[in-house]
Amino acid sequence: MVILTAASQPAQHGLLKSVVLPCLLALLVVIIVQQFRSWYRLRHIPGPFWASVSSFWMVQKALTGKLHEHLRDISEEYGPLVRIGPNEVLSTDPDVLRMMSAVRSSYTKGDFYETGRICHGEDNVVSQRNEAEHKALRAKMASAFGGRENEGFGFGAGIDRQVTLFMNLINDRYCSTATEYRPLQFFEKVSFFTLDVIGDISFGEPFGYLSQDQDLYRYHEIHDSSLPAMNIMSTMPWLAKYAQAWPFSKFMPNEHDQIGFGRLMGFAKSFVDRRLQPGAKPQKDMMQAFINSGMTRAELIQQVFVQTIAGSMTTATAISMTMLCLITTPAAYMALRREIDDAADLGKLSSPISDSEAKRLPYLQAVIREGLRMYPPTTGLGSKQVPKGGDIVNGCPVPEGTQIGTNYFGLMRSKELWGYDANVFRPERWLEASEEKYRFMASLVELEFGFGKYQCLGKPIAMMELNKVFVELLRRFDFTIVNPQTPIRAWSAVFWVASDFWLRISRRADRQVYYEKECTFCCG
Ligand code: HEM
Repeated sequence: MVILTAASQPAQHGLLKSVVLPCLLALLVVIIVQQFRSWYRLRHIPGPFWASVSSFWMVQKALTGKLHEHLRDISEEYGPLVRIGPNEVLSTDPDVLRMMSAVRSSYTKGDFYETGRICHGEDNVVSQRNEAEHKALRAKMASAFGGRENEGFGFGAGIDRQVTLFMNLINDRYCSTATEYRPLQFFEKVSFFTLDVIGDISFGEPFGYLSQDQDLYRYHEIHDSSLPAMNIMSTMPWLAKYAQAWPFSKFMPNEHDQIGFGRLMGFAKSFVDRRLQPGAKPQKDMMQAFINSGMTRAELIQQVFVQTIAGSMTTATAISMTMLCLITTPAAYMALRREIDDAADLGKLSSPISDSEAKRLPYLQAVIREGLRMYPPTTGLGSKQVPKGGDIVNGCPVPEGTQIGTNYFGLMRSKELWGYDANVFRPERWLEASEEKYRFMASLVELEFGFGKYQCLGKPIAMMELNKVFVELLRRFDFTIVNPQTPIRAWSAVFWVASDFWLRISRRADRQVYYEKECTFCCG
Protein backbone atom coordinates (compact mmCIF):
# COMPACT_ATOMS: atom_id res chain seq x y z
CA MET A 1 0.00 0.00 0.00
CA VAL A 2 2.79 2.29 1.11
CA ILE A 3 4.85 1.27 -1.94
CA LEU A 4 1.90 1.93 -4.24
CA THR A 5 1.27 5.41 -2.81
CA ALA A 6 4.93 6.29 -3.06
CA ALA A 7 5.04 5.06 -6.63
CA SER A 8 1.97 7.07 -7.61
CA GLN A 9 3.43 10.33 -6.30
CA PRO A 10 5.82 10.98 -9.23
CA ALA A 11 2.97 10.15 -11.64
CA GLN A 12 0.72 12.69 -9.90
CA HIS A 13 3.53 15.22 -9.99
CA GLY A 14 3.95 14.56 -13.68
CA LEU A 15 0.23 15.09 -14.31
CA LEU A 16 0.32 18.31 -12.33
CA LYS A 17 3.32 19.56 -14.28
CA SER A 18 2.25 18.48 -17.74
CA VAL A 19 -1.50 19.23 -17.66
CA VAL A 20 -2.84 21.18 -14.65
CA LEU A 21 -0.18 23.87 -14.36
CA PRO A 22 -0.14 24.77 -18.08
CA CYS A 23 -3.95 24.87 -18.05
CA LEU A 24 -3.95 27.21 -15.05
CA LEU A 25 -1.30 29.35 -16.68
CA ALA A 26 -3.27 29.52 -19.93
CA LEU A 27 -6.39 30.48 -17.98
CA LEU A 28 -4.46 33.20 -16.18
CA VAL A 29 -3.15 34.55 -19.48
CA VAL A 30 -6.68 34.55 -20.96
CA ILE A 31 -8.00 36.42 -17.89
CA ILE A 32 -5.16 38.97 -18.02
CA VAL A 33 -5.62 39.52 -21.77
CA GLN A 34 -9.38 39.90 -21.32
CA GLN A 35 -8.94 42.30 -18.40
CA PHE A 36 -6.41 44.29 -20.38
CA ARG A 37 -8.68 44.47 -23.43
CA SER A 38 -11.64 45.54 -21.33
CA TRP A 39 -9.54 48.19 -19.57
CA TYR A 40 -8.05 49.34 -22.91
CA ARG A 41 -11.47 49.86 -24.60
CA LEU A 42 -12.41 52.74 -22.29
CA ARG A 43 -8.93 53.80 -21.14
CA HIS A 44 -9.50 57.37 -22.38
CA ILE A 45 -12.48 57.94 -20.07
CA PRO A 46 -11.36 59.32 -16.69
CA GLY A 47 -12.31 57.70 -13.41
CA PRO A 48 -10.94 55.88 -10.36
CA PHE A 49 -8.34 53.29 -11.46
CA TRP A 50 -9.85 50.37 -9.52
CA ALA A 51 -13.21 51.00 -11.13
CA SER A 52 -11.63 50.66 -14.57
CA VAL A 53 -10.34 47.15 -13.90
CA SER A 54 -13.02 45.54 -11.78
CA SER A 55 -16.69 45.72 -10.79
CA PHE A 56 -15.72 45.37 -7.16
CA TRP A 57 -15.12 49.11 -6.85
CA MET A 58 -18.82 49.68 -7.42
CA VAL A 59 -19.93 46.67 -5.37
CA GLN A 60 -17.92 47.90 -2.42
CA LYS A 61 -19.45 51.39 -2.68
CA ALA A 62 -22.93 49.90 -3.11
CA LEU A 63 -22.45 47.92 0.09
CA THR A 64 -22.02 51.16 2.05
CA GLY A 65 -25.60 52.17 1.13
CA LYS A 66 -24.16 55.45 -0.16
CA LEU A 67 -23.35 54.64 -3.77
CA HIS A 68 -25.26 57.78 -4.80
CA GLU A 69 -22.86 59.95 -2.76
CA HIS A 70 -19.73 58.20 -4.07
CA LEU A 71 -20.98 58.63 -7.64
CA ARG A 72 -21.71 62.31 -7.00
CA ASP A 73 -18.19 62.79 -5.61
CA ILE A 74 -16.47 61.20 -8.59
CA SER A 75 -18.62 63.20 -11.04
CA GLU A 76 -17.46 66.34 -9.28
CA GLU A 77 -13.87 65.15 -9.46
CA TYR A 78 -13.71 63.76 -13.02
CA GLY A 79 -16.44 65.60 -14.95
CA PRO A 80 -19.66 64.72 -16.74
CA LEU A 81 -18.44 61.38 -18.17
CA VAL A 82 -16.70 59.07 -15.69
CA ARG A 83 -15.64 55.46 -15.92
CA ILE A 84 -17.20 53.47 -13.09
CA GLY A 85 -16.60 49.88 -14.22
CA PRO A 86 -14.82 47.78 -16.83
CA ASN A 87 -17.70 48.35 -19.29
CA GLU A 88 -19.67 51.01 -17.39
CA VAL A 89 -19.54 54.79 -17.48
CA LEU A 90 -21.58 57.40 -15.67
CA SER A 91 -23.10 60.50 -17.20
CA THR A 92 -24.50 63.44 -15.29
CA ASP A 93 -24.96 65.55 -18.40
CA PRO A 94 -28.71 66.21 -18.80
CA ASP A 95 -28.39 66.51 -22.59
CA VAL A 96 -26.74 63.09 -22.81
CA LEU A 97 -29.48 61.55 -20.64
CA ARG A 98 -32.17 63.02 -22.90
CA MET A 99 -30.32 61.99 -26.05
CA MET A 100 -30.08 58.33 -24.92
CA SER A 101 -33.79 57.98 -24.08
CA ALA A 102 -35.20 60.13 -26.88
CA VAL A 103 -38.01 58.43 -28.81
CA ARG A 104 -35.89 57.97 -31.93
CA SER A 105 -32.64 57.18 -30.13
CA SER A 106 -30.85 53.98 -31.16
CA TYR A 107 -29.63 53.45 -27.59
CA THR A 108 -31.39 50.57 -25.80
CA LYS A 109 -32.02 49.58 -22.20
CA GLY A 110 -28.73 48.28 -20.77
CA ASP A 111 -27.79 45.23 -18.68
CA PHE A 112 -29.01 47.06 -15.56
CA TYR A 113 -32.63 46.29 -16.52
CA GLU A 114 -32.00 42.54 -16.11
CA THR A 115 -32.50 43.20 -12.40
CA GLY A 116 -36.03 44.45 -13.10
CA ARG A 117 -37.19 40.93 -14.05
CA ILE A 118 -39.34 39.61 -11.24
CA CYS A 119 -40.17 36.11 -12.51
CA HIS A 120 -37.71 33.82 -14.27
CA GLY A 121 -38.24 33.90 -18.04
CA GLU A 122 -40.98 36.56 -17.94
CA ASP A 123 -40.23 40.14 -18.92
CA ASN A 124 -42.21 43.15 -17.79
CA VAL A 125 -42.23 46.71 -19.14
CA VAL A 126 -39.23 47.62 -16.96
CA SER A 127 -37.04 44.59 -17.76
CA GLN A 128 -38.03 44.32 -21.45
CA ARG A 129 -34.88 45.20 -23.44
CA ASN A 130 -36.22 44.31 -26.88
CA GLU A 131 -37.10 47.74 -28.29
CA ALA A 132 -39.99 46.61 -30.50
CA GLU A 133 -41.61 44.58 -27.73
CA HIS A 134 -41.10 47.35 -25.19
CA LYS A 135 -42.74 49.86 -27.51
CA ALA A 136 -45.70 47.55 -28.20
CA LEU A 137 -46.21 46.90 -24.48
CA ARG A 138 -46.07 50.60 -23.63
CA ALA A 139 -48.62 51.31 -26.33
CA LYS A 140 -51.01 48.82 -24.73
CA MET A 141 -50.53 50.51 -21.36
CA ALA A 142 -50.98 54.06 -22.55
CA SER A 143 -54.75 54.38 -22.13
CA ALA A 144 -54.71 53.05 -18.54
CA PHE A 145 -51.98 55.50 -17.53
CA GLY A 146 -53.82 58.29 -19.33
CA GLY A 147 -56.51 57.90 -16.63
CA ARG A 148 -59.28 58.60 -19.14
CA GLU A 149 -60.40 55.04 -19.85
CA ASN A 150 -63.72 54.09 -18.25
CA GLU A 151 -66.13 56.92 -17.74
CA GLY A 152 -66.27 58.07 -14.17
CA PHE A 153 -62.85 56.68 -13.32
CA GLY A 154 -59.82 58.85 -12.83
CA PHE A 155 -56.81 58.71 -10.55
CA GLY A 156 -58.10 61.67 -8.54
CA ALA A 157 -61.03 59.83 -6.97
CA GLY A 158 -58.89 56.90 -5.78
CA ILE A 159 -56.15 59.15 -4.43
CA ASP A 160 -58.78 61.24 -2.62
CA ARG A 161 -60.22 58.14 -0.95
CA GLN A 162 -56.81 57.02 0.26
CA VAL A 163 -55.63 60.50 1.30
CA THR A 164 -58.77 60.78 3.44
CA LEU A 165 -58.14 57.38 5.01
CA PHE A 166 -54.52 58.36 5.67
CA MET A 167 -55.55 61.60 7.42
CA ASN A 168 -58.17 59.73 9.43
CA LEU A 169 -55.59 57.16 10.49
CA ILE A 170 -53.30 59.90 11.82
CA ASN A 171 -56.15 61.79 13.42
CA ASP A 172 -57.68 58.78 15.13
CA ARG A 173 -54.60 56.79 16.14
CA TYR A 174 -51.49 58.93 16.08
CA CYS A 175 -52.33 62.37 17.45
CA SER A 176 -50.44 63.11 20.63
CA THR A 177 -51.78 65.43 23.30
CA ALA A 178 -50.43 66.81 26.57
CA THR A 179 -51.39 63.55 28.25
CA GLU A 180 -50.98 61.02 25.45
CA TYR A 181 -47.85 60.28 23.42
CA ARG A 182 -48.47 58.40 20.18
CA PRO A 183 -45.38 58.63 17.95
CA LEU A 184 -45.66 57.48 14.36
CA GLN A 185 -43.04 56.02 12.00
CA PHE A 186 -43.89 58.32 9.14
CA PHE A 187 -42.15 56.46 6.31
CA GLU A 188 -44.03 53.26 7.13
CA LYS A 189 -47.45 54.94 7.20
CA VAL A 190 -46.73 56.88 4.02
CA SER A 191 -45.85 53.67 2.22
CA PHE A 192 -49.14 52.16 3.49
CA PHE A 193 -50.80 55.16 1.82
CA THR A 194 -48.94 54.85 -1.49
CA LEU A 195 -49.54 51.07 -1.65
CA ASP A 196 -53.25 51.53 -1.04
CA VAL A 197 -53.41 54.23 -3.73
CA ILE A 198 -51.94 51.73 -6.19
CA GLY A 199 -54.41 49.06 -5.04
CA ASP A 200 -57.35 51.44 -5.35
CA ILE A 201 -56.63 52.87 -8.79
CA SER A 202 -55.08 49.76 -10.33
CA PHE A 203 -57.09 46.86 -8.92
CA GLY A 204 -60.33 48.47 -7.86
CA GLU A 205 -59.69 48.25 -4.12
CA PRO A 206 -56.90 49.12 -1.70
CA PHE A 207 -54.73 46.35 -0.27
CA GLY A 208 -55.94 47.35 3.21
CA TYR A 209 -52.69 48.67 4.68
CA LEU A 210 -54.30 51.84 5.99
CA SER A 211 -57.49 50.27 7.29
CA GLN A 212 -55.62 47.47 9.06
CA ASP A 213 -52.66 49.69 9.93
CA GLN A 214 -50.12 46.90 9.70
CA ASP A 215 -47.38 45.58 7.41
CA LEU A 216 -49.63 43.02 5.71
CA TYR A 217 -47.79 39.86 4.61
CA ARG A 218 -44.55 41.43 5.95
CA TYR A 219 -44.28 43.10 2.55
CA HIS A 220 -42.16 46.02 3.74
CA GLU A 221 -39.89 43.89 5.86
CA ILE A 222 -39.17 41.56 2.95
CA HIS A 223 -38.96 44.41 0.43
CA ASP A 224 -36.32 46.16 2.53
CA SER A 225 -34.32 43.02 3.22
CA SER A 226 -34.25 42.01 -0.46
CA LEU A 227 -32.98 45.37 -1.72
CA PRO A 228 -29.31 44.89 -0.73
CA ALA A 229 -29.12 41.82 -3.00
CA MET A 230 -30.81 43.77 -5.80
CA ASN A 231 -28.38 46.61 -5.18
CA ILE A 232 -25.37 44.36 -5.71
CA MET A 233 -26.94 42.77 -8.78
CA SER A 234 -27.56 46.21 -10.25
CA THR A 235 -23.80 46.84 -10.22
CA MET A 236 -23.08 43.38 -11.72
CA PRO A 237 -26.24 42.65 -13.72
CA TRP A 238 -24.90 39.33 -15.06
CA LEU A 239 -25.48 38.05 -11.53
CA ALA A 240 -29.23 38.54 -12.02
CA LYS A 241 -29.28 35.88 -14.77
CA TYR A 242 -27.75 33.32 -12.38
CA ALA A 243 -29.95 34.34 -9.45
CA GLN A 244 -33.05 33.82 -11.60
CA ALA A 245 -31.89 30.41 -12.93
CA TRP A 246 -31.82 26.94 -11.34
CA PRO A 247 -30.74 26.13 -8.61
CA PHE A 248 -30.85 29.67 -7.17
CA SER A 249 -34.38 30.18 -8.51
CA LYS A 250 -35.46 27.65 -5.86
CA PHE A 251 -34.77 30.34 -3.26
CA MET A 252 -36.64 33.07 -5.13
CA PRO A 253 -40.12 34.07 -3.93
CA ASN A 254 -42.91 31.91 -5.34
CA GLU A 255 -46.65 32.24 -5.55
CA HIS A 256 -47.27 29.74 -2.74
CA ASP A 257 -45.47 31.91 -0.15
CA GLN A 258 -47.68 33.49 2.48
CA ILE A 259 -45.47 36.55 2.87
CA GLY A 260 -43.51 39.19 0.92
CA PHE A 261 -43.09 39.21 -2.87
CA GLY A 262 -44.25 35.58 -3.12
CA ARG A 263 -47.56 36.59 -1.60
CA LEU A 264 -47.77 39.39 -4.17
CA MET A 265 -47.22 36.81 -6.94
CA GLY A 266 -50.02 34.64 -5.59
CA PHE A 267 -52.25 37.70 -5.39
CA ALA A 268 -51.33 38.78 -8.94
CA LYS A 269 -52.18 35.41 -10.50
CA SER A 270 -55.46 34.85 -8.71
CA PHE A 271 -56.52 38.48 -9.22
CA VAL A 272 -55.80 38.42 -12.96
CA ASP A 273 -57.52 35.03 -13.39
CA ARG A 274 -60.62 36.33 -11.62
CA ARG A 275 -60.76 39.36 -13.88
CA LEU A 276 -60.29 37.25 -17.02
CA GLN A 277 -62.97 34.71 -16.11
CA PRO A 278 -65.72 34.47 -18.74
CA GLY A 279 -68.60 36.66 -17.60
CA ALA A 280 -66.49 38.68 -15.12
CA LYS A 281 -68.09 42.09 -14.59
CA PRO A 282 -65.96 44.90 -16.12
CA GLN A 283 -64.58 47.25 -13.45
CA LYS A 284 -63.58 50.90 -13.50
CA ASP A 285 -59.86 50.65 -12.86
CA MET A 286 -56.50 50.51 -14.61
CA MET A 287 -56.59 46.73 -14.82
CA GLN A 288 -59.77 46.95 -16.89
CA ALA A 289 -58.07 49.43 -19.21
CA PHE A 290 -55.12 47.01 -19.56
CA ILE A 291 -57.53 44.16 -20.37
CA ASN A 292 -59.44 46.30 -22.86
CA SER A 293 -56.22 47.18 -24.68
CA GLY A 294 -55.48 43.49 -25.27
CA MET A 295 -52.74 42.72 -22.76
CA THR A 296 -52.18 38.95 -22.38
CA ARG A 297 -52.62 37.07 -19.07
CA ALA A 298 -48.82 36.88 -18.62
CA GLU A 299 -48.44 40.61 -19.33
CA LEU A 300 -51.21 41.46 -16.88
CA ILE A 301 -49.60 39.41 -14.11
CA GLN A 302 -46.25 41.10 -14.66
CA GLN A 303 -47.97 44.47 -14.67
CA VAL A 304 -49.42 43.85 -11.20
CA PHE A 305 -45.85 43.49 -9.88
CA VAL A 306 -44.51 46.53 -11.73
CA GLN A 307 -47.42 48.67 -10.64
CA THR A 308 -47.05 47.68 -7.00
CA ILE A 309 -43.27 47.83 -6.72
CA ALA A 310 -42.52 50.82 -9.03
CA GLY A 311 -45.44 52.88 -7.84
CA SER A 312 -45.27 52.61 -4.07
CA MET A 313 -41.80 53.09 -2.56
CA THR A 314 -40.78 55.79 -5.05
CA THR A 315 -43.70 58.04 -4.15
CA ALA A 316 -43.40 57.17 -0.44
CA THR A 317 -39.77 58.32 -0.60
CA ALA A 318 -40.70 61.60 -2.31
CA ILE A 319 -43.35 62.33 0.34
CA SER A 320 -41.22 61.33 3.35
CA MET A 321 -38.04 63.08 2.29
CA THR A 322 -39.90 66.27 1.40
CA MET A 323 -41.62 66.21 4.80
CA LEU A 324 -38.22 65.70 6.43
CA CYS A 325 -36.85 68.74 4.57
CA LEU A 326 -39.94 70.80 5.44
CA ILE A 327 -40.00 69.98 9.15
CA THR A 328 -36.29 70.71 9.48
CA THR A 329 -36.62 74.03 7.61
CA PRO A 330 -39.10 76.06 9.72
CA ALA A 331 -39.14 79.08 7.37
CA ALA A 332 -40.20 76.91 4.44
CA TYR A 333 -42.67 74.99 6.58
CA MET A 334 -44.37 78.16 7.78
CA ALA A 335 -44.40 79.70 4.29
CA LEU A 336 -46.17 76.65 2.88
CA ARG A 337 -48.63 76.53 5.78
CA ARG A 338 -49.44 80.22 5.29
CA GLU A 339 -50.11 79.65 1.60
CA ILE A 340 -52.42 76.73 2.40
CA ASP A 341 -54.28 78.61 5.18
CA ASP A 342 -54.73 81.72 3.01
CA ALA A 343 -56.12 79.67 0.13
CA ALA A 344 -58.44 77.80 2.52
CA ASP A 345 -59.67 81.09 4.04
CA LEU A 346 -60.44 82.39 0.57
CA GLY A 347 -62.44 79.24 -0.16
CA LYS A 348 -59.99 78.15 -2.85
CA LEU A 349 -59.35 74.66 -1.46
CA SER A 350 -61.61 71.64 -1.67
CA SER A 351 -61.16 68.86 0.85
CA PRO A 352 -59.14 66.97 -0.23
CA ILE A 353 -57.54 69.59 -2.43
CA SER A 354 -58.03 69.01 -6.17
CA ASP A 355 -55.11 68.62 -8.51
CA SER A 356 -55.89 71.86 -10.35
CA GLU A 357 -56.19 73.84 -7.08
CA ALA A 358 -52.80 72.51 -5.99
CA LYS A 359 -51.19 73.56 -9.25
CA ARG A 360 -52.25 77.14 -8.49
CA LEU A 361 -50.25 77.22 -5.22
CA PRO A 362 -46.78 78.43 -6.25
CA TYR A 363 -45.04 77.74 -2.95
CA LEU A 364 -46.44 74.20 -2.84
CA GLN A 365 -45.16 73.60 -6.37
CA ALA A 366 -41.75 74.93 -5.34
CA VAL A 367 -41.69 72.63 -2.28
CA ILE A 368 -42.60 69.56 -4.36
CA ARG A 369 -39.88 70.25 -6.94
CA GLU A 370 -37.29 71.15 -4.31
CA GLY A 371 -38.10 67.98 -2.32
CA LEU A 372 -37.68 65.83 -5.44
CA ARG A 373 -34.43 67.64 -6.19
CA MET A 374 -32.99 67.03 -2.73
CA TYR A 375 -33.76 63.30 -2.66
CA PRO A 376 -34.43 61.74 -6.07
CA PRO A 377 -36.50 58.64 -5.26
CA THR A 378 -34.55 56.26 -7.51
CA THR A 379 -30.82 55.80 -7.03
CA GLY A 380 -30.19 52.94 -9.47
CA LEU A 381 -27.94 53.49 -12.48
CA GLY A 382 -30.65 52.85 -15.12
CA SER A 383 -27.88 52.24 -17.67
CA LYS A 384 -28.52 52.52 -21.38
CA GLN A 385 -26.48 50.64 -23.98
CA VAL A 386 -24.41 52.39 -26.66
CA PRO A 387 -25.69 51.28 -30.10
CA LYS A 388 -23.85 49.55 -32.95
CA GLY A 389 -20.96 51.59 -34.30
CA GLY A 390 -20.41 53.40 -30.98
CA ASP A 391 -20.96 57.08 -30.29
CA ILE A 392 -19.16 60.27 -29.32
CA VAL A 393 -20.30 61.45 -25.89
CA ASN A 394 -19.01 64.73 -24.43
CA GLY A 395 -16.29 64.61 -27.07
CA CYS A 396 -15.20 61.08 -26.05
CA PRO A 397 -15.52 58.08 -28.37
CA VAL A 398 -17.59 55.43 -26.56
CA PRO A 399 -17.57 51.97 -28.18
CA GLU A 400 -20.77 50.01 -28.87
CA GLY A 401 -22.06 47.88 -26.01
CA THR A 402 -20.78 50.29 -23.32
CA GLN A 403 -23.25 50.82 -20.48
CA ILE A 404 -23.95 54.48 -19.67
CA GLY A 405 -25.66 54.92 -16.32
CA THR A 406 -26.67 57.99 -14.38
CA ASN A 407 -26.93 59.25 -10.84
CA TYR A 408 -29.88 61.59 -10.33
CA PHE A 409 -28.59 62.46 -6.88
CA GLY A 410 -25.34 63.84 -8.36
CA LEU A 411 -27.25 65.70 -11.05
CA MET A 412 -29.61 67.31 -8.53
CA ARG A 413 -26.82 68.30 -6.14
CA SER A 414 -24.51 69.69 -8.83
CA LYS A 415 -23.26 73.13 -7.77
CA GLU A 416 -22.64 73.93 -11.42
CA LEU A 417 -26.33 73.49 -12.22
CA TRP A 418 -27.96 74.60 -8.94
CA GLY A 419 -25.49 77.06 -7.46
CA TYR A 420 -23.32 77.09 -4.33
CA ASP A 421 -26.26 76.16 -2.07
CA ALA A 422 -27.19 73.03 -4.07
CA ASN A 423 -27.21 70.93 -0.88
CA VAL A 424 -29.69 73.22 0.89
CA PHE A 425 -33.48 72.73 0.79
CA ARG A 426 -34.60 76.17 -0.36
CA PRO A 427 -37.96 76.26 -2.20
CA GLU A 428 -37.45 80.00 -2.73
CA ARG A 429 -34.94 79.23 -5.51
CA TRP A 430 -37.95 78.29 -7.66
CA LEU A 431 -39.80 81.53 -6.92
CA GLU A 432 -36.74 83.69 -7.53
CA ALA A 433 -36.00 82.10 -10.93
CA SER A 434 -36.94 83.82 -14.18
CA GLU A 435 -39.53 82.04 -16.29
CA GLU A 436 -36.79 80.63 -18.51
CA LYS A 437 -34.66 79.47 -15.58
CA TYR A 438 -37.71 77.90 -13.89
CA ARG A 439 -38.43 75.90 -17.06
CA PHE A 440 -34.78 74.80 -17.20
CA MET A 441 -34.77 73.75 -13.53
CA ALA A 442 -38.12 71.96 -13.84
CA SER A 443 -36.88 70.05 -16.89
CA LEU A 444 -33.88 68.85 -14.84
CA VAL A 445 -36.05 67.61 -11.96
CA GLU A 446 -38.38 65.90 -14.45
CA LEU A 447 -35.43 63.80 -15.57
CA GLU A 448 -35.84 61.90 -12.30
CA PHE A 449 -38.79 60.21 -13.99
CA GLY A 450 -36.68 59.18 -16.97
CA PHE A 451 -37.24 60.60 -20.43
CA GLY A 452 -38.77 59.91 -23.85
CA LYS A 453 -39.36 56.29 -24.75
CA TYR A 454 -38.53 55.09 -21.23
CA GLN A 455 -40.19 57.84 -19.23
CA CYS A 456 -42.03 56.75 -16.07
CA LEU A 457 -45.62 55.95 -16.96
CA GLY A 458 -46.80 56.66 -13.42
CA LYS A 459 -45.53 60.23 -13.27
CA PRO A 460 -49.02 61.84 -13.40
CA ILE A 461 -50.16 59.55 -10.57
CA ALA A 462 -47.13 60.36 -8.41
CA MET A 463 -47.47 64.09 -9.05
CA MET A 464 -51.15 64.01 -8.14
CA GLU A 465 -50.33 62.26 -4.84
CA LEU A 466 -47.69 64.89 -4.08
CA ASN A 467 -50.08 67.70 -4.99
CA LYS A 468 -52.58 66.50 -2.42
CA VAL A 469 -50.75 64.97 0.49
CA PHE A 470 -48.72 67.92 1.85
CA VAL A 471 -51.72 70.24 1.84
CA GLU A 472 -53.87 67.73 3.69
CA LEU A 473 -51.14 67.08 6.27
CA LEU A 474 -50.21 70.70 6.95
CA ARG A 475 -53.74 72.04 7.09
CA ARG A 476 -54.58 69.60 9.90
CA PHE A 477 -51.49 68.77 11.95
CA ASP A 478 -48.31 70.01 13.61
CA PHE A 479 -45.17 67.84 13.44
CA THR A 480 -42.20 67.39 15.74
CA ILE A 481 -39.18 65.20 15.06
CA VAL A 482 -38.73 62.68 17.86
CA ASN A 483 -34.96 62.11 17.42
CA PRO A 484 -33.43 65.44 16.37
CA GLN A 485 -29.91 63.99 16.16
CA THR A 486 -30.98 61.18 13.79
CA PRO A 487 -34.39 62.13 12.41
CA ILE A 488 -34.41 59.25 9.90
CA ARG A 489 -32.29 56.29 8.85
CA ALA A 490 -32.01 56.15 5.09
CA TRP A 491 -29.68 54.39 2.70
CA SER A 492 -29.84 53.73 -0.98
CA ALA A 493 -30.14 50.46 -2.85
CA VAL A 494 -31.60 51.27 -6.31
CA PHE A 495 -34.46 52.77 -4.29
CA TRP A 496 -34.22 54.33 -0.83
CA VAL A 497 -34.63 52.17 2.23
CA ALA A 498 -35.81 54.37 5.08
CA SER A 499 -36.79 53.64 8.65
CA ASP A 500 -37.02 55.22 12.08
CA PHE A 501 -38.58 58.46 10.83
CA TRP A 502 -40.39 59.01 14.13
CA LEU A 503 -42.72 61.99 14.43
CA ARG A 504 -44.88 63.34 17.21
CA ILE A 505 -48.02 64.68 15.54
CA SER A 506 -50.66 66.89 17.14
CA ARG A 507 -53.83 68.48 15.83
CA ARG A 508 -53.48 72.14 14.93
CA ALA A 509 -55.09 74.08 17.75
CA ASP A 510 -55.96 76.96 15.40
CA ARG A 511 -57.77 74.87 12.76
CA GLN A 512 -60.39 72.61 14.35
CA VAL A 513 -62.67 72.37 11.35
CA TYR A 514 -61.31 69.10 9.98
CA TYR A 515 -61.85 67.04 13.09
CA GLU A 516 -65.62 67.31 13.21
CA LYS A 517 -66.17 64.00 11.51
CA GLU A 518 -66.73 60.40 12.38
CA CYS A 519 -63.79 58.45 13.70
CA THR A 520 -63.06 55.73 11.14
CA PHE A 521 -60.62 53.67 13.10
CA CYS A 522 -60.98 53.48 16.86
CA CYS A 523 -64.79 53.85 16.87
CA GLY A 524 -65.30 51.31 14.06
C1 HEM B 1 -41.98 60.00 -7.39
C2 HEM B 1 -42.34 58.87 -7.92
C3 HEM B 1 -41.69 58.15 -9.07
C4 HEM B 1 -40.44 58.31 -9.61
C5 HEM B 1 -39.35 59.28 -9.19
C6 HEM B 1 -40.33 57.35 -10.70
C7 HEM B 1 -39.19 57.20 -11.50
C8 HEM B 1 -39.09 56.29 -12.53
C9 HEM B 1 -37.90 56.07 -13.31
C10 HEM B 1 -36.55 56.78 -13.09
C11 HEM B 1 -38.18 55.14 -14.25
C12 HEM B 1 -37.20 54.51 -15.25
C13 HEM B 1 -36.89 55.41 -16.42
C14 HEM B 1 -35.85 54.78 -17.33
O1 HEM B 1 -35.83 53.56 -17.47
O2 HEM B 1 -35.04 55.53 -17.89
C15 HEM B 1 -39.56 54.75 -14.07
C16 HEM B 1 -40.21 53.81 -14.84
C17 HEM B 1 -41.50 53.40 -14.62
N1 HEM B 1 -42.35 53.82 -13.62
FE1 HEM B 1 -41.97 55.29 -12.26
N2 HEM B 1 -41.50 56.65 -10.80
C18 HEM B 1 -42.36 57.10 -9.83
C19 HEM B 1 -43.66 56.66 -9.61
C20 HEM B 1 -44.32 55.72 -10.35
C21 HEM B 1 -45.69 55.32 -10.16
C22 HEM B 1 -46.64 55.91 -9.11
C23 HEM B 1 -45.96 54.32 -11.07
C24 HEM B 1 -47.21 53.53 -11.32
C25 HEM B 1 -48.32 53.55 -10.72
C26 HEM B 1 -44.76 54.14 -11.87
C27 HEM B 1 -44.65 53.26 -12.93
C28 HEM B 1 -43.54 53.15 -13.74
C29 HEM B 1 -43.46 52.25 -14.89
C30 HEM B 1 -44.56 51.33 -15.38
C31 HEM B 1 -42.18 52.40 -15.44
C32 HEM B 1 -41.58 51.66 -16.64
C33 HEM B 1 -41.55 52.53 -17.89
C34 HEM B 1 -40.86 51.86 -19.07
O3 HEM B 1 -39.90 51.13 -18.90
O4 HEM B 1 -41.29 52.08 -20.20
N3 HEM B 1 -43.79 55.00 -11.39
N4 HEM B 1 -40.09 55.48 -13.02
